[in-house]
Amino acid sequence: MPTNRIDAAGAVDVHGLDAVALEPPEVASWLARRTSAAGDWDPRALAEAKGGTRVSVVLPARDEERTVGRIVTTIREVCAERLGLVDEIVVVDSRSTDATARTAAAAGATVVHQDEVLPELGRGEGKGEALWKSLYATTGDIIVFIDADLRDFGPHFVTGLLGPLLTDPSVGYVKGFYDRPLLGSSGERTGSGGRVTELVARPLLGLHWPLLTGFVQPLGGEYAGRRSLLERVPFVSGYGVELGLLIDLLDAHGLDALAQVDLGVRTHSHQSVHALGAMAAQLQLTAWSRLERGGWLVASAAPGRRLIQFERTERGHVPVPRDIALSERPPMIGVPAYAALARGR
Ligand SMILES: O=c1ccn([C@@H]2O[C@H](COP(=O)(O)OP(=O)(O)O)[C@@H](O)[C@H]2O)c(=O)[nH]1
Ligand SMILES: O=C(O)[C@@H](COP(=O)(O)O)O[C@H]1O[C@H](CO)[C@@H](O)[C@H](O)[C@H]1O
Repeated sequence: MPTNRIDAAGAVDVHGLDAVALEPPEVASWLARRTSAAGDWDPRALAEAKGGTRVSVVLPARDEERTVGRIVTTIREVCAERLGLVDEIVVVDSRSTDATARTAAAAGATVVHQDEVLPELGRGEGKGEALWKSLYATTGDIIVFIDADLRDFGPHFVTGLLGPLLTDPSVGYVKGFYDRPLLGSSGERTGSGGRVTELVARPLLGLHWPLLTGFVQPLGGEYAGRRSLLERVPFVSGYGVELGLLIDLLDAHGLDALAQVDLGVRTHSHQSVHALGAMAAQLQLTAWSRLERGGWLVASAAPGRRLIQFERTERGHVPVPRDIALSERPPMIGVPAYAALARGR
């Protein structure tokens, strides 16, 4: 892990991050120890360090035909074929209605359909379901998760995330972080993205999980972890998965098992504010479930399952209900079919 500058005042300047303002104190020291940048990790040195460790890259994809092919091609040609850092690329087709599956396969990915993986366990919902099922559909000791809607993906996303995991056995989970410009309809930069991060996730972490406040992008969709950790935590359905994983991995392994890597800039397809409203509700339900599970919250009633939003029609504003109920999949290690598969590995 590269060292970071600490000036005379004790301020830790980690890639421009001033950690002195962070509380509690262990967050500042964590940030100094566990923050790096993609450029700190030499891909050829990583290939040496990789040895017999298998690496899978997973892309959860729902209707991403426009971007999934280029991302898969870049990972295959550079990270797998040229650098020898990636052993398999799996796209989880998450009920796409477009040519996502065909495009991903043509680019060289193995494509699995979300509802065809462990079908006997029923149909779960959303991104969290796609990621949980990817544990069954992959063979890597390390799994790298990359969103399939990225507009400016580069191989450094994968090499940067692998850096800490291939060189430090005490690191179990690595989150990417980046600048997140908001793109307008013609791809122009119109402001700051990460809207749910700034309006919901960061406040929740500041209020209830201050140890996680050093993560620059707690909801970022690019991250990597050791299978041995990921198979032993639950996966929240829908968009609660990133927040749930961060909280549960902190609880299970402590802050020092987690790390973050600066990947530069990330631009992606944006959802509507209404869709992000549902995402925000799912994050709040995820936080509620962890607060209740941890004994911080004693609920006298269960939270609601519906979000009412409004749309203007010729008849005026009409209420539009949206189901925001969350579920979660249990740790994959407890699934008999998975355990049998793991024995066979
Ligand atoms: O039910 C879903 C919803 C999303 N995704 C994928 O998860 C990633 C992140 O989702 P999205 O872009 O909708 O989230 P945002 O980045 O807008 O928060 C993308 O690759 C989506 O295609 C998925 O596989 N299944
Ligand atoms: O960070 C965020 O606020 C949201 C929305 O981002 P934008 O406001 O559309 O840039 O995007 C992230 O959150 C999702 C829920 O955790 C993740 O699944 C996405 O991968 C991530 O892009």
